[in-house]
Amino acid sequence: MLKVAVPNKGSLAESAALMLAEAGYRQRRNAKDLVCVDAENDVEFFYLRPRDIAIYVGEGTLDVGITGRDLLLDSGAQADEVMTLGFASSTFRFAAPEGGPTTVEELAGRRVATSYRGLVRDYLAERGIEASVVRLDGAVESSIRLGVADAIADVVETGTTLRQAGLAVFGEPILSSEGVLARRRGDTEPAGFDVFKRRLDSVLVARSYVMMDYDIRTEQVEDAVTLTPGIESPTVSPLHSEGWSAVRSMVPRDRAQRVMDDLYAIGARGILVTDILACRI
Ligand SMILES: Nc1ncnc2c1ncn2[C@@H]1O[C@H](COP(=O)(O)OP(=O)(O)OP(=O)(O)O)[C@@H](O)[C@H]1O
Ligand SMILES: O=P(O)(O)OC[C@H]1O[C@H](OP(=O)(O)OP(=O)(O)O)[C@H](O)[C@@H]1O
Ligand SMILES: [Mg+2]
Repeated sequence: MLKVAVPNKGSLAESAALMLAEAGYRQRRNAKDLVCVDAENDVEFFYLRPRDIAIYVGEGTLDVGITGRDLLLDSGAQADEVMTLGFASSTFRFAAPEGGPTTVEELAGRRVATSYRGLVRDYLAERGIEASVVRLDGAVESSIRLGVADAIADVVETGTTLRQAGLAVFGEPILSSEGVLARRRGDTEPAGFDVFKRRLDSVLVARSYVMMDYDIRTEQVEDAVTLTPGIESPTVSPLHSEGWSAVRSMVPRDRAQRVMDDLYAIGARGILVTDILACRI
């Protein structure tokens, strides 16, 4: 049975569970459950703290895990990212109050509070900057006001938390992060991994594409399919009315409205868009 680590709480948990459910896997019914066996699909899910997931995967006690890139790199575990999952996107950045450091170099000799000690140490060491890193569990934004640090390094999504704490980012982003699937470094692929990964890949495709159907005069089909090339090739079939064809093609969801306008402009009619519930590409 493939053993999969899933975040049990925090920003990754809900999106991870939703993605697994969309991929057809059984998920726990109760938020207190620690394990969920999906015997039909030969997969066992272990609900763990997001920060611990890379450790289990790196040690090889679990086959794969869903975690954040920032957590994975911070852990130093022997595990690698094998695919991005399209949720929990954020950046990891330095921030300070007015009058505080405004460049990474100015961190020399100062205190930097963070929940990601490994990431910050590596980043500073690579640049030869000697600063003391204060490891906190969370609410890192309060650490400066409370006198234990001069700057912070933390996850930034909208920037609201920083603003509310009177802090501003400085320097380049240390990292761009998002939810990822992680696997043990150098290991041979565990049995069932290819099917599991393909199912998650398929969820991403089903979410990011729509199915588009339209009718168009046959002499316009070539122009139309350049607007809707699909992933492999569009399906073109004759309509009952002579001189007309029906075209069916997958279109990126975020371009669908624009493509419909362009198709309409070249004479396409009966343009219909439907969601893709599931797929294998
Ligand atoms: N506001 C946010 N927006 C997007 N991703 C976030 C946000 N906060 C944390 N993350 C991401 O979630 C992962 C951290 O998971 P974790 O559950 O430890 O943190 P959390 O969501 O802050 O939960 P907690 O309530 O325990 O602080 C990291 O990959 C991080 O980049
Ligand atoms: O840029 P924003 O949209 O404001 O999001 C970023 C904030 O979200 C997370 O905090 P969380 O609520 O998880 O609290 P924590 O600091 O205790 O982890 C993260 O640690 C930042 O503080
Ligand atoms: Mg947090």
